Amino acid sequence: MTESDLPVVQLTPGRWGDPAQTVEVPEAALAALKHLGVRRRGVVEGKEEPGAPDASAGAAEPGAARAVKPGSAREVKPGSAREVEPGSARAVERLAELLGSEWVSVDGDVRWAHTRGYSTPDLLRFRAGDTTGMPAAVVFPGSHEDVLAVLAACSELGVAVVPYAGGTSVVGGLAPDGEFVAVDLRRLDQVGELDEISRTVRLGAGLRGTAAEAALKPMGYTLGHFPQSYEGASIGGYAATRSSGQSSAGYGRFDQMVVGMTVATPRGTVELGRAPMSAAGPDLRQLWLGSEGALGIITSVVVRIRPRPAERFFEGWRFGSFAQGLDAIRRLAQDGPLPTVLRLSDEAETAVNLADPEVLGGASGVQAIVGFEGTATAVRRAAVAEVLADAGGEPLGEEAGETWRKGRYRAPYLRDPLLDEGALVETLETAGFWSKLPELKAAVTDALVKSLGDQGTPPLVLCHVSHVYETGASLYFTVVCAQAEDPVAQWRQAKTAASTAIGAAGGTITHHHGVGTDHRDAYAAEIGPLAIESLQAVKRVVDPENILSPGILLPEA
Ligand SMILES: Cc1cc2nc3c(=O)[nH]c(=O)nc-3n(C[C@H](O)[C@H](O)[C@H](O)COP(=O)(O)OP(=O)(O)OC[C@H]3O[C@@H](n4cnc5c(N)ncnc54)[C@H](O)[C@@H]3O)c2cc1C
Repeated sequence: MTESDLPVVQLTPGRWGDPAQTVEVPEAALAALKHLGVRRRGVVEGKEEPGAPDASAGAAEPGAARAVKPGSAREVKPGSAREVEPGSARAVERLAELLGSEWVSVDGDVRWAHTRGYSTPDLLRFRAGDTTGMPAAVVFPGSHEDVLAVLAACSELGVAVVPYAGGTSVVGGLAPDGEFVAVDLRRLDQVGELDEISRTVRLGAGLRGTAAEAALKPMGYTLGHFPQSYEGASIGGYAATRSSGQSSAGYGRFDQMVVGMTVATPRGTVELGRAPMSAAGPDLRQLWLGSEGALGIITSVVVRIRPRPAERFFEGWRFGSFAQGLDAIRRLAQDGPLPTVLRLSDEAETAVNLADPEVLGGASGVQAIVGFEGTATAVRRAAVAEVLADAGGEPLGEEAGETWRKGRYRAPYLRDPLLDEGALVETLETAGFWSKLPELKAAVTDALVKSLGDQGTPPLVLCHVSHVYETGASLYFTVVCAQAEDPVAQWRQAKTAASTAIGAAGGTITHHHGVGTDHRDAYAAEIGPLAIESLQAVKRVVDPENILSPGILLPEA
């Protein structure tokens, strides 16, 4: 089974993944959680705490503190907890005239399903019935012209809009400051004509990643873009956040795949990408890629595609330490050859993720995953093996690689059951130059350990590298600890400490999750006031009434 065989599923709001699949926390993990002091909320030594929220209660009134029965999140009905404001009510009327009333919804369930995204704080707020970040209405435009009409009308009425693609943002990218209308792009799901000679195709912004692969498969092509949110995210979201998938070493980041795009703004259309490369001024595609809705709504992109791989081979390698493994993958990134997937776990992640310690031959150390797709994989494999062995690596064989490949989308499914168990689980990512990477990793780990330790919830911090470049790489951290009384505030404190450490150690605030509202201040500090003012100036031109995702990506001018 490959990615293009995965079904297009409707995610359950507030709970990750295909609702048809259930995941249970392994017994060994439950035992390990106890060492971190994790216990189900409201349970003291096997007894329910008096007055504790009933974890099996299911739907509750919005705003009321309650836990949601696993799998029941879909039933939560916040109804009209927040009445639609008069400004938005006028917009709803106008938008219904423009699109037809069936494409404009103020239904409580629909608005609730478009409330925030899938970060851990988002899931916790969802469980608590917190309606902040809930849109006043949701519109479903069916064409680029519809989007232009929506933006023009909202601009005239001064009503904020936020584009919604797959809804998998983990950085607060769907919850702007104040009242807003969500623009759900799911009807923009066209697969345009294939240019087989240039190997490009136009894809609608609302097309899900899984649907894009399913459409390209019979034509013999693939995008090769497989983020861990692949089951939920859409083409427009990939472009708007400069997403990076697990095969980035072979296929590149999503922003490297986009060769053209059509953008709707309140002032009209921007069409970019007349040629693959150009010296005609700055590359404005890069201005809209990563703009997270603040500069317009991308309605379609033209992407580079590749032939579906004839062969696939994944294997594991062992290194004595993370430092040794880092040196090995740097050699591949700098001098080649590069495999399609290149991933290195640190000691902690290797220990936790390997169900079978025998995979490492009973030895300690760290595991790397190396994957090859395409043709003549045996030749590339042999050349990569030579470099890795020379750097001190030992091959672990195909089973370790296949285990990772088959389980690559499973990890996020564990987060909700872990939250049910009373654990706080969240991830964060950064990137830096090779020379700074060890220092960056240590600084972020120390900051998380100190912040959460000081709060009485010592964490386990796991880290891996999964995106490499000639000059540096990304670092991806997973944090697990016991939930404190207010887990949202608990994580906010830890995340602030980690963000400060990233800034001080010379890393970027995000390698692929984007900025949203969560990283807005750190992003402003990272690029400086003049760069922020330059972006705000562009925003004023395309969005004079400041209706596009206010407060997302950019601070208000
Ligand atoms: C479990 C999990 C795993 C993840 N793994 C990865 C990973 O491996 N790699 C990775 O890169 N990311 C990952 N993410 C983050 C997220 O999936 C990506 O940011 C993804 O690109 C978002 O796509 P989406 O379609 O869900 O966008 P949405 O969440 O709908 O939108 C994201 C942002 O872009 C804006 N936006 C959406 N569509 C448009 C448009 N057409 N025009 C302009 N602005 C728009 C939105 O307003 C929002 O600010 C993960 C998230 C989760 C929950």
